[in-house]
Amino acid sequence: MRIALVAHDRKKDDMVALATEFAPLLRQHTLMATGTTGGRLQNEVGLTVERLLSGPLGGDLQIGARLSVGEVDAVIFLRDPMTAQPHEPDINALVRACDVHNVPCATNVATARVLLGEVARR
Ligand SMILES: O=C(CO)COP(=O)(O)O
Repeated sequence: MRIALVAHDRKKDDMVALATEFAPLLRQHTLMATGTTGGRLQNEVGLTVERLLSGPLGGDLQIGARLSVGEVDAVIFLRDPMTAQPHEPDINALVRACDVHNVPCATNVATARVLLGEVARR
């Protein structure tokens, strides 16, 4: 599967912990991530990740565009609901694209675990 991984700054530690836990599974799939998230996943977890632009510079939109043409199968997007983001429209566009195209999108760690559990079953 092609899995996109995105985390806001205050959720990046959670993403690293999640990815570390699921690293053997994630290594079997094609991963992409927004810039800063991807850098941490490469450096701290050792995953091979295609790094797109940072979220505020258009990374969410890149993932949304790929998803819209069938190039992304699942999204783990650990959003920070407590912090205003300058690129809120981009964030909403990505989540909307998931809903438009019926692509699973986990926006918190609990749902990400369910999603990755399902990925592991396939
Ligand atoms: O802002 C983001 C998602 O909206 C994440 O981008 P970075 O991974 O580059 O921090």
